[in-house]
Amino acid sequence: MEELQSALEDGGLTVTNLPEKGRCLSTTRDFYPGEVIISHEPYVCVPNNSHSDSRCDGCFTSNNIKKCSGCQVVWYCGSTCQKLDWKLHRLECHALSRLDKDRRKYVTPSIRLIVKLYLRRKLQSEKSLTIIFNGLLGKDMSDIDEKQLVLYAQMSNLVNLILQWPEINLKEIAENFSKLACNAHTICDSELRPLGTGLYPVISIINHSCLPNAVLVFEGRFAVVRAVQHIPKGGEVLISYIETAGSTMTRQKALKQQYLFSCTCPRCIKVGQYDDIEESAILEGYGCKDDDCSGFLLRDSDDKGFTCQQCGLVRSKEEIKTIASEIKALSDESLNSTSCRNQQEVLSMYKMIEKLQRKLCHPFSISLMQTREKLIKNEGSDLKETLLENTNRSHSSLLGEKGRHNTDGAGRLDRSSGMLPSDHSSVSKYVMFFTIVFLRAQYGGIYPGFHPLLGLQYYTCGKLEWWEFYKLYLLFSIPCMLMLLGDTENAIKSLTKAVDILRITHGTSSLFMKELLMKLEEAHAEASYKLSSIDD
Ligand SMILES: C[S@@+](CC[C@H](N)C(=O)[O-])C[C@H]1O[C@@H](n2cnc3c(N)ncnc32)[C@H](O)[C@@H]1O
Repeated sequence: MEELQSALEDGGLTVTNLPEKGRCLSTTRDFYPGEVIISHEPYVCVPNNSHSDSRCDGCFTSNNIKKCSGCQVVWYCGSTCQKLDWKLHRLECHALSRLDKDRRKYVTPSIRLIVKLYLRRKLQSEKSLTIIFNGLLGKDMSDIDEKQLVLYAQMSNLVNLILQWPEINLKEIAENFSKLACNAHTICDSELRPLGTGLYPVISIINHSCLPNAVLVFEGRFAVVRAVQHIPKGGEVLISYIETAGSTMTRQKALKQQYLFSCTCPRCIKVGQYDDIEESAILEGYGCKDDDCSGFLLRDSDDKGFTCQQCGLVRSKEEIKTIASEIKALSDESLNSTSCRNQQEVLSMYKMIEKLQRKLCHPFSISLMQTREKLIKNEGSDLKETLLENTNRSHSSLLGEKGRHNTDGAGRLDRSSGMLPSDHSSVSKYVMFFTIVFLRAQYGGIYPGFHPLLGLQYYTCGKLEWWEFYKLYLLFSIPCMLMLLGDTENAIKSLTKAVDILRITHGTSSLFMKELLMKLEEAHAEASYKLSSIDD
């Protein structure tokens, strides 16, 4: 433990105790935006493997993976990852192989995480981390509801069957499941797509704020915490445990449910004040009857309707109730049917939900944005990939040699160069969706300061604006260069904003960031190429 404390102190950190929060990570020197505060390997981690999506236990890739021939549960991409993992997997492999085939189906990532935790502790390579894990806060078992307790009991039973250690009891295993629920982290890729779950005992000491001064991102399996604000010497390092785009009530509910505390951060203590009420009404409330008005609605004192705070128009409670119940029915249906219906049916359901939400919700409402994100994901996943891939390819070819890009005699881009996906008519729709999503993100401090989601939304927007440029380019050719310049400039603006944010949250050395910086450079080069073409 002393070893760890002195390592932390060398890095400008210390662990202190606060009566209302328990342990917290504080600084012994100043940290500035973009600076790495701490980075750690996981004590144990597992990919979020499922029937349809399996990943390598070492690097989390889903490419070219094969099942371990011993246990038939764990996947690897090759001998490098398998060898690196062998010291721990040797024990796990032996334990899992004892299970009969039917039971192996129930070995979920959470079960594996606990099994690996016990096995890692048995190896006892880092005693200090074990001590930290033992000291982590978890839910008091008496606070856990009955359904969850039954689930923990079943899961503990399976862990017990796998390990077959006489010295552990089911209660202790269940307590560890509850500790993991409060302390494990979802491992994500650079674009914040979840890949797995890991336990990082030192990083777990960091407490929560809805206005955090630091952010946790992952570089492979490494957890990296970077400052997103200046943290003065003696300040507490704070990250957000939850999605911060939510009303105070929603955030408090999520924190209470999973982490059992009431947040008293500067955003939460504003509860009940006018700006907090306005923020909640925008994020989770209703929109004005007048499509051209972007005012937010508040409940009337007689509880008969909701009045727009900008133009005074009133919406009746009945009308709101009717649309809300139509949305609920459709949402329930779409939830139950994603696995059994075909993609077109699910898609048209999301489209109907989006249409109704547009009628009901404020234009910046979270549920509306979530539906649009689902629509983009479902309708656009293939198309978006093609779009972005083609954007990369076409940009390199265009910039290969100034003035000698693939054009036909009329200056049009050569279609045979594979630049355009067949369905480019959908592009404007995606640009529009993303623009709205990113506008929402910009709105009044939902993602204040340097938030990775905001940076990523600017990045997507920039890529799509860049693509839009090519569509116009194809339609209008060289004489309209001036008009096209506008699109590249918009793309440059969005990509620059993405770089400004993501260099703070993600650093600049990852492949992801290098690609982004390269795209920005290419967009700049393209803009000056177009300017020089206009001059000519
Ligand atoms: C990941 S742990 C953080 C470290 C914890 N303080 C400890 O001593 O182990 C999460 C738990 O810390 C406490 N916590 C985190 N942030 C808090 C906050 N802003 N206010 C009060 N308690 C907080 C809650 O008990 C929560 O379940």
